[in-house]
Amino acid sequence: MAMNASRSVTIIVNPTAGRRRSGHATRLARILRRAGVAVQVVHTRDRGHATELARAAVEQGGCSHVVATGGDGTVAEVARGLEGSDVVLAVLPVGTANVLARELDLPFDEGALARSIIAGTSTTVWPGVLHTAQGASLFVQMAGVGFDAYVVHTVSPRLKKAVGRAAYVVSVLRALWGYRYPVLRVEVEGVVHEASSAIISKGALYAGRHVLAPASMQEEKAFSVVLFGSAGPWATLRYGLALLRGTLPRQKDVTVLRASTVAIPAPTGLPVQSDGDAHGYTAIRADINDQPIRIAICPRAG
Ligand SMILES: Nc1ncnc2c1ncn2[C@@H]1O[C@H](COP(=O)(O)OP(=O)(O)OP(=O)(O)O)[C@@H](O)[C@H]1O
Repeated sequence: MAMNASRSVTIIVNPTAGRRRSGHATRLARILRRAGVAVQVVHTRDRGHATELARAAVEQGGCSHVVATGGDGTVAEVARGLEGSDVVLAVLPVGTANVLARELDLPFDEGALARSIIAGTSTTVWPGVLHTAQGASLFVQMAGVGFDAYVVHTVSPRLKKAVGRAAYVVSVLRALWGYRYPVLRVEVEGVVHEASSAIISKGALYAGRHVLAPASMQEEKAFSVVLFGSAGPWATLRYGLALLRGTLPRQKDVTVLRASTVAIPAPTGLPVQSDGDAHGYTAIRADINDQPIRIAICPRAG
């Protein structure tokens, strides 16, 4: 038991994330406690609460890890609460898409996650900061404006709970002919581009395991900015098929730029998504946070 006296873990559970709700956090807590780790399990009450709970765990002191039990939205909320501390963020991926967990090849089962917490192995990533009229907040995987943000804003939470990722298919089909595809003004490192949609991505993956950008920027102080040049339902369907086939970054009218500052000042009032959750409206600016976060990863074999 003395071996793990230095580990004290707070497990934050978003009970509304994904569909495989119950049991995961309890199992993780049981494994850790058996290994002599002090564990506290807390549940979120509403949107944003995970940030408060993570901040409280940091302020209490002595906490080595905070576990985000949920999807990418929960991970981002916990990351916001850990900002400025050296507490390691661990992810128990029970959300719908869990893109960050796939991107960083994080453990999906409780036993492997417990081993990584006990071993204390972590990687350093540089999150983005999204500035909107509501203020600044961290994102760990991506932020977007255009078609995908409209889909995120219009997806039915009820359907998402009932059928998981299939809810997005319904929302996409509705949005294809419902969205108006305005031309965005996207300023990448101060240079103006036009696009129908823009995704500012820390990672290479999108909506699960689909390839959005040629490389992950998680460990770099940079984003991949993916600009979609064509507008309308047929172009969007083509982008969707290319995403499924893994050929999206190679489409002639898709541009991927490397940048550390991006602004979308116009048009204003368009929906914005941050880590797969609705996050206000344009105008926006995104840059890299001035501090990294540490994320628990599996110990190397051997
Ligand atoms: N107790 C709660 N009640 C309602 N909403 C909550 C609660 N706790 C957190 N949330 C919100 O739930 C939303 C969805 O969470 P999350 O993104 O983790 O799951 P997901 O959407 O199923 O997974 P993914 O993002 O990987 O697709 C987040 O916006 C978060 O703010």
